[in-house]
Amino acid sequence: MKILITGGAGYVGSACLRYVAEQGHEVMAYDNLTMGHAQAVEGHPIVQGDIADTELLTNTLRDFGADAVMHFAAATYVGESVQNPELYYRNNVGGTLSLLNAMRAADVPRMLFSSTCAAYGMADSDTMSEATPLDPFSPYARTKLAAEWMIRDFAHAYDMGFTLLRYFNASGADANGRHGEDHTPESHLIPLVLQVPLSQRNKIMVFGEDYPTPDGTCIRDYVHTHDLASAHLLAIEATEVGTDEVFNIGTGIGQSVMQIIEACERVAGQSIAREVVARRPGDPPKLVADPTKIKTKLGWEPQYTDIDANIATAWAWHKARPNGYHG
Ligand SMILES: NC(=O)c1ccc[n+]([C@@H]2O[C@H](COP(=O)([O-])OP(=O)(O)OC[C@H]3O[C@@H](n4cnc5c(N)ncnc54)[C@H](O)[C@@H]3O)[C@@H](O)[C@H]2O)c1
Ligand SMILES: O=c1ccn([C@@H]2O[C@H](COP(=O)(O)OP(=O)(O)O[C@H]3O[C@H](CO)[C@H](O)[C@H](O)[C@H]3O)[C@@H](O)[C@H]2O)c(=O)[nH]1
Repeated sequence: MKILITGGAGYVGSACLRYVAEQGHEVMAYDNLTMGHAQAVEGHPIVQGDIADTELLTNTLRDFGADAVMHFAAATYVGESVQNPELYYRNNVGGTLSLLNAMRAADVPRMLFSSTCAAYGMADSDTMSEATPLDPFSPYARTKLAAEWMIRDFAHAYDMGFTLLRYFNASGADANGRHGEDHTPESHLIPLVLQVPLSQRNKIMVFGEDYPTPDGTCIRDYVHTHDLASAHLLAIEATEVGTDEVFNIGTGIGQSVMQIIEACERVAGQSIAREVVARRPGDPPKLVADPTKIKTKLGWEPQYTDIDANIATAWAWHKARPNGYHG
């Protein structure tokens, strides 16, 4: 299958691009490189372009002869989306509309969409299934949900098919050190904690310890990019014209901020200074997946269920490349 991967030079996109290529599919990245890195997909074709450029997207889809699209390109910072919703609606909703129009023009009917568990907002149960009520907390999450609705309406009206993948927290790095997380600025917990033993920061700020959780800090479900990639492969191969599916992707295991810091201490072999500060706006107390549906319908099983093994791949990546893709 020929798959065009928007945002394919990004953290999750590059891991998925490499994985599906290794499994025999023909891939092409399409990325404006605002956050991504061409080095992340070295050896694979990449078109540098913006998903807002419908004409370039249409021509790229046609020239490549794409059978399907994996759509990762988006702005992804919750805090930034509160300050600048215009950017998030333009990029995430407007960009997805542009992509859908390009797919129609080029007769490419199948899509995977990178959505987020944040579409669920606050959970009143211990874990979140696809039936959990949708109540997005931030403009970022609302743009992802708006894009989901747009994709669904296009598919039903114009004979397309799609699978929505609502990820929990992407984490980890390639076990062979070929790709990993390299965001500027970095906002995610694990790479920020690992900057302390790398002497790139003197402590980690803990955003609140007065949440209704056992140790008072937020709980998240950290799913390795390798496991996200295997889920994408299963999903794209199951997506046909007429498919209308949604899956949560997470391990089903929650880790609090303090537990992540303690795991990083075990992996790095040294203590890590922390300071508890005020809560970060938009943070739900707990986001943990119920992955039953993707396990039963697609036969998916995560390889990284041990948080220390997951963090060990990130630690190896950041130690080997303290400046990410720039050496
Ligand atoms: N990282 C997570 O924990 C997580 C969780 C849930 C959902 N997601 C979703 O997964 C996707 C990838 O996330 P990520 O963490 O890899 O982020 P990332 O920033 O590393 O990757 C996004 C990529 O898209 C590109 N891009 C952004 N806007 C673009 C545009 N207008 N045109 C072309 N390219 C553009 C960026 O250059 C980057 O390479 C996003 O859609 C995000 O919302 C991520
Ligand atoms: O320096 C930090 C950074 C993070 N945190 C805490 O660590 C947890 C995880 O924070 P991340 O920013 O790593 O991850 P989020 O759950 O906030 O973000 C995830 O979900 C978001 C939507 O909610 C986006 O999808 C984003 O891409 C994805 O990583 C949160 O409780 C956050 O408050 C800290 O305490 N200190």
